[in-house]
Amino acid sequence: MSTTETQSETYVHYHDGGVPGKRRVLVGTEAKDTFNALPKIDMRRIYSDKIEDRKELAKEVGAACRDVGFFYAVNHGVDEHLLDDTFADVRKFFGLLTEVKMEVHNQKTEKFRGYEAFLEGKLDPSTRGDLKEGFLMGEDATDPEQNRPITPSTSKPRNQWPSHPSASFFRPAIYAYYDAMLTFSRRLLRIFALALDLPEDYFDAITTTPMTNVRAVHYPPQESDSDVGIGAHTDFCWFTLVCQSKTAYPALEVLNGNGIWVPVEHQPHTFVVNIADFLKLVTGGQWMSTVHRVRNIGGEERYSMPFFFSPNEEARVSVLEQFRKEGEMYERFGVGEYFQKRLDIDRTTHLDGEDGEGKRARPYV
Ligand SMILES: O=C(O)CCC(=O)C(=O)O
Ligand SMILES: [Fe+2]
Repeated sequence: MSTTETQSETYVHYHDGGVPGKRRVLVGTEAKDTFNALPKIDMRRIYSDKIEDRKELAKEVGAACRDVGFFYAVNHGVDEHLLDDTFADVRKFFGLLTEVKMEVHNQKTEKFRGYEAFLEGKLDPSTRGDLKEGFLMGEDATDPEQNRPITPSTSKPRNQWPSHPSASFFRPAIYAYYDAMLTFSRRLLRIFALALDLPEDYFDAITTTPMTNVRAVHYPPQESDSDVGIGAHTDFCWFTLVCQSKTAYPALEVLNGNGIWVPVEHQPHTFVVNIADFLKLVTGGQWMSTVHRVRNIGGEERYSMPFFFSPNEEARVSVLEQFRKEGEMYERFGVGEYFQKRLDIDRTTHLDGEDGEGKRARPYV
């Protein structure tokens, strides 16, 4: 799966920025200086009222974003009981009857919100599809829980929620998690601003009603080595926070600069934070949007709950001043438009078949 060998070279294949890419596996004297583990960052200082503490945290965060693109956020302050309860409810949701889940099948909405069935996603065309089922929700002014003004551009519902009484627990459970993750993300974004030598509130104005998603995912244990839970990819947003359920064998893997997959062990109640394509873009590539995948080969059911964060849909952004090279022109782009462009790339590249003539597009954040 997703590895090819020529006479003397091995390549790892992935989707980067929505388009296929590959990386040569470098060993021995060819190996570069790269990471072999994810840094662990103690986030307690995010709540400090001393700017020096927050700046010190930002320094560590900035180094991780530059050198790895991934880090563990420990002591993040989000209620651990809430995380446990959400996992329990996510597990319960995926255990519901297929008809109950299929009522909100993601193909019924423009933004592919709702339920994604097994093997419908396919990030690695050499596989039969992603061995996972998922549920995606996100910013939607028509959901009263979000307490947002409805404007003409936001007046159409985006999310879908199951109506069967057996699923009534799910919506409030996901919203409790969504609210907590959104609050934490806003604080984290302020640390990112400091890490980029910007005023702490630099991104506040463009993140008043951010584009966000919670995706709840269930990965059954995979029996075949040629399967994959989610094919190798980079994320398509500003940054992602992942909570993963406990499995003895690590399932999430991150690709280092030598084309070696680095396992991301489960750490109780921590978030795995990763920088995604948009932040790579605005930092002129200084921050890494690192390729990752999931292979659930340890024989246990696995659940994860990524939270994806991007600025307001109507915000316009560009490469930050300090990352610009003299004489180069830098385009400003609309966050929503850029997002849509990525969805469109995915519509043509994440199809059921390598020839791009497949039956089904796979939306991807
Ligand atoms: O399940 C995980 O740990 C990661 C999922 C992921 O990479 C994604 O949904 O983009
Ligand atoms: Fe991802």
